Amino acid sequence: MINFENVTKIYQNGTLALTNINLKINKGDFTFFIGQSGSGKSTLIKLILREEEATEGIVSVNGFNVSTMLRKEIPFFRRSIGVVFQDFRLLPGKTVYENVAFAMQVVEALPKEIRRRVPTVLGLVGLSNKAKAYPNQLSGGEQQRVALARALVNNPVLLVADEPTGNLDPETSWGIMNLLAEVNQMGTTVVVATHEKNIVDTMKKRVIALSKGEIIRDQEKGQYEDEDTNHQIYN
Ligand SMILES: Nc1ncnc2c1ncn2[C@@H]1O[C@H](COP(=O)(O)OP(=O)(O)OP(=O)(O)O)[C@@H](O)[C@H]1O
Repeated sequence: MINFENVTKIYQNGTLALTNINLKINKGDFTFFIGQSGSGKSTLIKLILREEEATEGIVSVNGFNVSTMLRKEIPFFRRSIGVVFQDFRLLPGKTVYENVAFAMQVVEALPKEIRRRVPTVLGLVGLSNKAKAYPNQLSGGEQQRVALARALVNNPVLLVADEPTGNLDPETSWGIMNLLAEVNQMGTTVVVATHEKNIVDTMKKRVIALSKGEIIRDQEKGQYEDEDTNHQIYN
């Protein structure tokens, strides 16, 4: 589903953000990216979404060669990917229903299909009773569930979340992570960048740890900290 071959990213100001990354994530996997602030997690995600371009190497995602993709091909590519951010990014002037429906309108789904699908997805994230509310009438956890519904409404093959629980309390964070796990069990490949030690340790998913732009650990059923050295090197 995701393949990085010898990928290096140097930003325009000369910052070396990722060095020689080799990475393979299979269809149906659930993977955490962890690492200190500045270690390169968001850059990795931006390369997956083609929000940034690799300086060297090959990035492929869902059968697309993201490195060589033309600008005009990007919107079509992104339709197959759902994205969730730390800061929700909802449209404040639209209701919950409209926020989710909008994602389908953008891809020119039929109105009938939108009327069928939006309530289903709102039900999945437990927000059927909030369809008419506006984002500022919701708690942070509810707003993130709307963002998740929006990310899922077009049935993405890949869901990418960059610190999706960064602004939420622990209990609410668990609600979001459990939803991500459910979505994964239904077949969607899930990638999550996070600082949540408890959640990573409990969920026992694949853990890819970054430090200074390099992968320093890649573990199936991994932990937040490296058990071999027991160093608390991540925050
Ligand atoms: N647009 C940019 N231009 C220049 N340098 C950048 C840019 N974005 C990120 N960087 C730098 O690239 C490195 C990796 O940053 P990145 O945001 O990927 O880290 P991160 O692990 O996601 O951090 P955090 O956990 O704080 O979000 C850092 O040194 C950062 O300062």
